[in-house]
Amino acid sequence: MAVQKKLRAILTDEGVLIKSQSHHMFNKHGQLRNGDSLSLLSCLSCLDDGTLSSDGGSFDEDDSLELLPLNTTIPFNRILNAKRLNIDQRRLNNGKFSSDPFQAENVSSSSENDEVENRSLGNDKVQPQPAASEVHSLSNKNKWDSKTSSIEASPDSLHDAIPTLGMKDNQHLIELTFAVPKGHDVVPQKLTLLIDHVSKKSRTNPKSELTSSGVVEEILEKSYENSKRNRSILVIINPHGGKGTAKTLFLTKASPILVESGCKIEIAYTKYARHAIDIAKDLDISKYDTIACASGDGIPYEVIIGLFRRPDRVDAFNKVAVTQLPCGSGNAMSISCHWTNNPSYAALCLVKSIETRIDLMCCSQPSYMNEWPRLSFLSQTYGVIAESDINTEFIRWMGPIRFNLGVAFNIFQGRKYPCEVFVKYAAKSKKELKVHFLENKDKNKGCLAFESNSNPNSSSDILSTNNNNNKTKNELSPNFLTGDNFKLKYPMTEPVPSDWEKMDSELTDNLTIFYTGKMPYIAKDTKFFPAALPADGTIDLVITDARIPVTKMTPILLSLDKGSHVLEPEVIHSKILAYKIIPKVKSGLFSVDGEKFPLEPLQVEVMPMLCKTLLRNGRYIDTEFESM
Ligand SMILES: Nc1ncnc2c1ncn2[C@@H]1O[C@H](COP(=O)(O)OP(=O)(O)OP(=O)(O)O)[C@@H](O)[C@H]1O
Repeated sequence: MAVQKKLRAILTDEGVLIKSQSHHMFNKHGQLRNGDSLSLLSCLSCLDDGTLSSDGGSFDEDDSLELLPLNTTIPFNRILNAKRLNIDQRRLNNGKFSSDPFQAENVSSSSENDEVENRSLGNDKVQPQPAASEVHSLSNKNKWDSKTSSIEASPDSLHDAIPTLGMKDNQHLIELTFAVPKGHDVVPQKLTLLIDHVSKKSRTNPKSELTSSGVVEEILEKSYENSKRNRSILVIINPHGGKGTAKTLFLTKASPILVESGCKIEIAYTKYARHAIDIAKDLDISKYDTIACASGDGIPYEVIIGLFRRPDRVDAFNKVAVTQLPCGSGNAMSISCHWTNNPSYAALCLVKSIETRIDLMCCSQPSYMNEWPRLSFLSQTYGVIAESDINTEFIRWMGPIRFNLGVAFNIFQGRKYPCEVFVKYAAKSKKELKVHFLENKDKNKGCLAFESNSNPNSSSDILSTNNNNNKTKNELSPNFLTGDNFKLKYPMTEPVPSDWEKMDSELTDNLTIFYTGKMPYIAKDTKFFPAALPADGTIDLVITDARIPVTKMTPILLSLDKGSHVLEPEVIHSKILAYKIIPKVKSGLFSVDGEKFPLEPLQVEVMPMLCKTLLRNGRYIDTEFESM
């Protein structure tokens, strides 16, 4: 089959612009027609990105891939990798070809990075998967080479290619890998392009030429602006997570995106409950910059606890980012941080994300505080929701709806959970809270900027030094942790400080919901903390009591998906720094990040910017709280 003549492209500020005349090349499912090479490209510029819609509902998708307009751009935020394809120019110009004139060469990531590694932990090895519908511009005789993640062109295709290509000095044959939507997911796709390079440099100085490696580097720099390339990831899979589908979800949906992006991956499977604590506690942290939990929210909770129990916890929290690939039943971390509940889109967000420090919360209760206080990244709750979260486990088969049913059942039964609550406020009234939110929402305090990291190991957190006492730039950053960051301000062993307020006992004796949290979503359709911010140094508090009539409680519960429940006058909504809650009931529990905690006094304080995680655009998902 003849090579397509029109696969030429140029770099623009937005991405790689295909200067092709071809259209109608793909069928509705994104598969090539007649070996044509451009797929879905026009959709990329207006790409639906798997982000939850603002109401937290289903994913958008655009399956209408026909009628591609001309001059489409592959945006940099979709580009996973670029490699130059070596052609011996002289031989090309002389019209002679070797039998193997093409060699894929990855400038950004060594070929060993293209393989998923399996060095320890007795884990599975994952081979890079060819993209679902691979595309190559030269010929359908070309073969996928899983070792180099490249496409090998057959000599025949070169005969076809060369007269067409007729490469000039400023033209470069580049294999581009980028993410395209397919059904509900996003999958890697490859395309070989002849790029006419007009770099910014050569625009001002037409004589300055870039090599092919330079072109690849320019593409990769723009594709990974503010993000770290070639992450070294430990993926922890809870094989029981998400009704037993976590492993399959990871391998089929997330892994291809990570592998094609040049990430180095090792996999550990949890073999028993709480195994992830031990894995994080005993990990060789020098080997990884990221721990990705292919699970629900239970595994990131355990990983954070495990890191905290290490003697070198300061180094561990400085080095490793903890993130989630949503493969469990409760994926609040991914929805809040990657803005999606879909593992393939979350993987794309992971590779494109901005490393950010987020606040954690430290929980103390008498039965464990002398041993290890517990860190919590998501929430603590007491009352109706705690009971519904934990005590509906026996109806797990119902899925997330079991939780809503449990809440409604307990509320309409008029159940109360008397307690005493002491609070250190940061913004007590709803008006003060709004001011706090508006002042802090754009500060991006915890964002850790990356310098251009052409060398995979040269990210600012590892190497970039300046002359100030030979400290790394990161060490000089206010975001660098020291032992002081782990010290409690308010140990539970001391009396409640005098500047904490005791909440009105009329309210707390009638309490139904006590809920504190740090992330906006606590479940897929539950935007419980719409004003939560990653690193504002506060915890969001929401309280309701049984004096609210059922007629008012119903609309409150029904607005949890939109997050507007916090606006209801009957609902208490504050920003706080710390609290102590003393339950007065005889039986019951706390739920911390979805885990069962004992019914004992609980004291919690915010631990500012303790945990490195990965946030899309350095922010939590937009909750639209501002315009509520
Ligand atoms: N091999 C295992 N056997 C038993 N329990 C396990 C195993 N691996 C992990 N677990 C436990 O499973 C729990 C839930 O993990 P995870 O959050 O990943 O799943 P999930 O599908 O979201 O479920 P849940 O809704 O219960 O949170 C954790 O408490 C963890 O300790």
